[in-house]
Amino acid sequence: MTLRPFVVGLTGGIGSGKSAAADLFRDFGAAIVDTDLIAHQLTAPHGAAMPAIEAAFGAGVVADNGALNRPAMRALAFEDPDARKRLEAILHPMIRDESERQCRAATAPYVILAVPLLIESGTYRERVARLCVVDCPEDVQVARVMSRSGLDEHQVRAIMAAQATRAARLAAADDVVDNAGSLEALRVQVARLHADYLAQAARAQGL
Ligand SMILES: CC(C)(COP(=O)(O)OP(=O)(O)OC[C@H]1O[C@@H](n2cnc3c(N)ncnc32)[C@H](O)[C@@H]1O)[C@@H](O)C(=O)NCCC(=O)NCCS
Ligand SMILES: Nc1ncnc2c1ncn2[C@@H]1O[C@H](COP(=O)(O)OP(=O)(O)OP(=O)(O)O)[C@@H](O)[C@H]1O
Repeated sequence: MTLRPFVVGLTGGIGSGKSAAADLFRDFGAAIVDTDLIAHQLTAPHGAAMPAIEAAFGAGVVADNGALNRPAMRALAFEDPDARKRLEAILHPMIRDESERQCRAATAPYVILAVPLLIESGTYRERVARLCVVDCPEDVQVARVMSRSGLDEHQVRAIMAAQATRAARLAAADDVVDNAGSLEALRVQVARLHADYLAQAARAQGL
């Protein structure tokens, strides 16, 4: 019998610090399955999702190298909910399958499954044993994303409007990481959770 890996879902709004937290969990020894990364691979030059995306949205969303034209698709997806739903209908089943495959293949003591839309897309909740939410005030999210990506405040808030509210995420959380402070404060919290998850994974697997 193969043991199912112990999977912890990691979510948070845009710019909350999911990637920063996931990097720390990785440093401590967890396996990371990152659905943002999978989405980028599916839409890389000639990625597996590109034929369906081009058929649905036309050549205007395809860059010269065959990758997704991300600024063009972003403008469509976050100004038009119907376009976003059509994009998600193409990508989400592929992301789900690939993330499931990676979770099963992981050999670390436990897996961190990082999913920006974990609360929003129902099926992930039942795949994770525990739900960890990275949280910070919305103004901090906006400031961090603006300085990371060059998006303006309107663009960042349009993306946030397509996501669950902060209150909904906190209500669904088993564990909350407060990332309003420094990266060192984040590291201390992740270290504590890592010890908890190791113990829970060992218990779940009867070790
Ligand atoms: C619209 C796209 C092309 C914009 O690309 P861009 O390079 O600007 O953003 P990137 O993919 O790096 O995502 C950055 C963040 O935006 C947020 N975000 C992305 N997609 C969505 C969505 N469908 N709904 C709400 N928020 C989203 C997440 O917080 C994510 O971490 C891209 O986000 C995309 O393909 N989205 C659909 C796939 C998806 O739902 N991905 C989320 C991971 S499951
Ligand atoms: N505690 C912190 N202090 C200062 N900067 C931070 C902190 N946490 C994260 N950042 C920075 O804020 C930005 C957003 O963080 P990160 O990319 O980890 O968020 P995310 O939740 O993964 O975002 P996205 O939803 O866009 O993928 C990054 O530039 C990151 O380096």
